[in-house]
Amino acid sequence: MGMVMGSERHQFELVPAPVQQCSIRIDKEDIKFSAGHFTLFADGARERLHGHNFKVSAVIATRITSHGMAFDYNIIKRAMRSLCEELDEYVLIPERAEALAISHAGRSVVIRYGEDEFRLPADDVKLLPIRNTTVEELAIYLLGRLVEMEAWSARWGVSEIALEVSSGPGQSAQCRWKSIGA
Ligand SMILES: Nc1nc2c(c(=O)[nH]1)N=C([C@H](O)[C@H](O)COP(=O)(O)OP(=O)(O)OP(=O)(O)O)CN2
Repeated sequence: MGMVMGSERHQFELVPAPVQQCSIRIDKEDIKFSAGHFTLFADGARERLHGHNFKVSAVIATRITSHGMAFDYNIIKRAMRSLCEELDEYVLIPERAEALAISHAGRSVVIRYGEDEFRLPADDVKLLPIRNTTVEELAIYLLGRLVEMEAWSARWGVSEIALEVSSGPGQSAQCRWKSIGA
């Protein structure tokens, strides 16, 4: 029975259309990774090497099935946690940063930026296909990896995924993937 509205003579029932579209939001404190990085600025300045607890969250636009449920969101939680685990406790180096010269020497990675040189154990470094270790580039990278992991639109009618990376409370970047098919 929908909500009855209107005057005595013109009563009508506001029957909610069957809701088909909904968004699943995953924003959990433990979906995060601790990593070292430095940001390269357009004026040539570079931050000192430091670290953050980067937090990752996502909003997935999808459809509700006749079963009264979208896809099992544990699937996306597992995928997000797995991606965070890959980056946890590494120094994240942007392989596509034109201003960085990256080479390998024995068991070390050597990163040169102008006169500066970092020589780090290779086991402590994660070279990422990004242009700068910023929340923006990390969000784009992680979203791309997440989309590769599942055939979201084909399997569950997911129409959009917005993924957000935060480097601390109140500062983050969000990027979006839209499915062509769904
Ligand atoms: N557009 C962006 N700008 C900046 C980024 C970024 O990723 N995208 N990152 C940085 C630095 O990495 C900097 O470390 C950001 O962290 P910071 O502001 O120091 O973080 P705090 O949590 O310490 O914030 P406070 O405001 O200092 O408390 C800079 N710019």
